[in-house]
Amino acid sequence: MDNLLDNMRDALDLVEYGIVLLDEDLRARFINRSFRKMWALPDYVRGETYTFESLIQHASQTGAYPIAPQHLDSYIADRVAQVKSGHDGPRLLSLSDDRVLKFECVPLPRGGSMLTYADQSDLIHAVEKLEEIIHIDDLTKLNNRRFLNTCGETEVARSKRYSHPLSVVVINLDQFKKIDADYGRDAGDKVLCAVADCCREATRNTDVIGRLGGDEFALILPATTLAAAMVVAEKTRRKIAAIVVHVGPLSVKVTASFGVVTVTEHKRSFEDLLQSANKAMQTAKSTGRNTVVAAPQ
Ligand SMILES: Nc1nc2c(ncn2[C@@H]2O[C@H](COP(=O)(O)OP(=O)(O)OP(=O)(O)O)[C@@H](O)[C@H]2O)c(=O)[nH]1
Repeated sequence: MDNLLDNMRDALDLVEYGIVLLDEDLRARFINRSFRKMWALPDYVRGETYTFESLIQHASQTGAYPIAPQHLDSYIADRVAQVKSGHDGPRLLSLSDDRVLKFECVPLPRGGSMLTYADQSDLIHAVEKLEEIIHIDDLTKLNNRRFLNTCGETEVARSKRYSHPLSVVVINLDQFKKIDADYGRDAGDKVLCAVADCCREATRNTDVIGRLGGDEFALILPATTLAAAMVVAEKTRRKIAAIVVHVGPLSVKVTASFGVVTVTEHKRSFEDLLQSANKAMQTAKSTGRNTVVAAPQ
């Protein structure tokens, strides 16, 4: 029997995912090799020395688990309560070094529980990369048109539901074709990246900014009235007009034309908003460029 138990322990040590067996008092009775490696525990540790609580403390002390010290106690209390209740998870634990572990606690029939920690980093990072490819513009690293469309429709629905204002700004660079032609496409790309930075700087975290394509950008501004959106657009216009991109001894400057629109009873979809903002932007082009025009309400 002892031999069998030892064999089982050795077998669990060979398993790729981390395993901890806890008794009813959440004391570790067994900790396998993968867990010790995952959480930088000394290799001689087999269990007994640790409680579930002290394992989390260890992870926090080594910096593996990114919990702010002031939140540690309440975090531990939460996790201990979950594990005590029997089932917990599956939940994803994001570690400081970018690893992502899938954690699960299952109760054991004779009392106590088993915790498993499966390293899902490759899978999660592959999904993140895929999301980036699908949603992020390669050049400027802003959201792309596909993401803007999805997010725009969600924001329109939210604004209708909660009767919150929502505004959209369309930005089109002025005579950008000439910049490409006069200074080369690389210079044009640098200008596009600088414009993206202006959009980032002029907006809040809750705003959604993106590149619609070519030399066209959009800002989705939740909880923002037309008047407030005009202020954001004007701020962005000034920032863009102040861009200077150096190409060898030459300095490249750029301006942009803006169309601003807000949700009304007649503009009920993100597509409607974009169309209306585009019309206003065209008016800005035809009245001299480098200016902000509001769409009629
Ligand atoms: N460098 C660079 N240029 C791009 C990119 N995508 C589109 N363009 C160029 O952007 C230019 C856009 O020009 P147009 O849409 O004709 O407009 P414009 O010259 O800005 O003129 P107005 O809009 O009337 O002021 C085209 O020459 C495209 O080739 C890109 O990713 N990088």
